[in-house]
Amino acid sequence: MPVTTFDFKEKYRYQNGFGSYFETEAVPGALPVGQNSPQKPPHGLYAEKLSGTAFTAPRHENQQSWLYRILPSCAHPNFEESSSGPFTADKPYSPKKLKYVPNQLRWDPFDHNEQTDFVAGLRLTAGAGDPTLKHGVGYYVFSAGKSMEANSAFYSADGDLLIVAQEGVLDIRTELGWLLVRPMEIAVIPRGVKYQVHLPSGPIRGYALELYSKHFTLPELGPIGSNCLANARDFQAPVASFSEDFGATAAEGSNTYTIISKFNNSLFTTQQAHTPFDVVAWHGTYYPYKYDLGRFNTIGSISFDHPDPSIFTVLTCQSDQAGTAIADFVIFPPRWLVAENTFRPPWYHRNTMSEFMGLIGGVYDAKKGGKGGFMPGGASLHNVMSGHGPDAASYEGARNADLQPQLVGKDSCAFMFESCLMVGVTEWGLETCNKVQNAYNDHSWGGVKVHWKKPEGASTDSHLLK
Ligand SMILES: O=C(O)Cc1cc(O)ccc1O
Ligand SMILES: [Fe+2]
Repeated sequence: MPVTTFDFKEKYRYQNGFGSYFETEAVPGALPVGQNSPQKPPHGLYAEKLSGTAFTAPRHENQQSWLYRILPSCAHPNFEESSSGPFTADKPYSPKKLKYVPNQLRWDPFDHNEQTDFVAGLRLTAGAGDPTLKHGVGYYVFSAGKSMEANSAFYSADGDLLIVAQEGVLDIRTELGWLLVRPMEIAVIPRGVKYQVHLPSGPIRGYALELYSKHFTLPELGPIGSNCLANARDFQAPVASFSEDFGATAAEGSNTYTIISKFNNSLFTTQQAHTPFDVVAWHGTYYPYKYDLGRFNTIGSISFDHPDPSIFTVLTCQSDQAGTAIADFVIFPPRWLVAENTFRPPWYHRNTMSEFMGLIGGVYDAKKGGKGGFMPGGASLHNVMSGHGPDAASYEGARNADLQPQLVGKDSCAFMFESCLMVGVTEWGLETCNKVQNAYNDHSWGGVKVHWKKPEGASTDSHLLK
């Protein structure tokens, strides 16, 4: 039987909202009415539940979806552990190779690797915690030059993957529908959802955060009120789209679809005769989504002083400690600075949280760009309590600036993964990638000047011990 693809991939049509209850059907009548699991679901489909939280999680946190598909996901032979792949223990980017160092780190732009697809091109750079305990984060850079095989699908049992596109376009086919993700857009693929990454316009490069704990939420807005920062209506979930290939080949005894599972940071594969992209309809609260960072409604000071960067939080995953994030995704988009009598760039600081930053494009206002600086496609890490702040030149510039209203970050966007956890860096991140800027600290802060002037007549005795 020829394989038919029902090309309902209305790629540019989405359902809008964050944390909303959505429903979508690619064929009219595919969703059962008034119940989830009829004796015979419409059109001969199977009902399958996909849980993103415990069944009994509180209502406001509960995430579950019902999928109506041609064949259930369980119909496949055993998984076999793969001896290759980006997570294998002998690889320098294995999570088993994390080292914890207090040095400030900065990386030159990471290399493109045109030989790999998205999964093979994932490089764990830093991380914390443990997916078996469902606690922690993995920070990746990725690059790829090939689409994933049309008959393959990947899922991670370890966590939700937040993808930050930096170069090139990711056309992501998920079980629940398609998401087109361009630079300045992000996507979140929840734990367990199968997907395939296509490259419609050539090579891609970007960053990703795998969240082993819970799920992302929108930050509380407190006194800001009911709008601003990332507005719920700007998040986009896919509409149902499916292929029909369910076993013509099975009858001949051959399994043609490869399912790749990331499970405790190892890859496992199995083969099955039917496409995993056979979900004709779905409804629920557990689904992938995308967001255009250009829609972020940035808030800042209109009087004086530089507020905490929490005002730039797009998504957060809160720990059990009030106001403390396991992971915040924070962006620094173009914005107007108008604060008076103020040192406008970020202050010097030491943070109990760890800060991993990347640059999607342009120049970040606290760091020089260009060769040897903080560049698009590069990254930096300021771990727990590692001092950092503007480089000496940026400091002098801002200290002496004429404080007119100023648009900073035009055509630019940096981002930060901020975590209450101390993060380790993989052997690949520290050595093999060969991108660590050895003189980062010295170049940035070696030249900070002494501006101290002892006031004339000030006492020099008891407070100034030699
Ligand atoms: O370190 C950084 O560049 C990120 C950052 C930005 C800011 O505006 C305030 C604090 C902070 O950590
Ligand atoms: Fe910082």
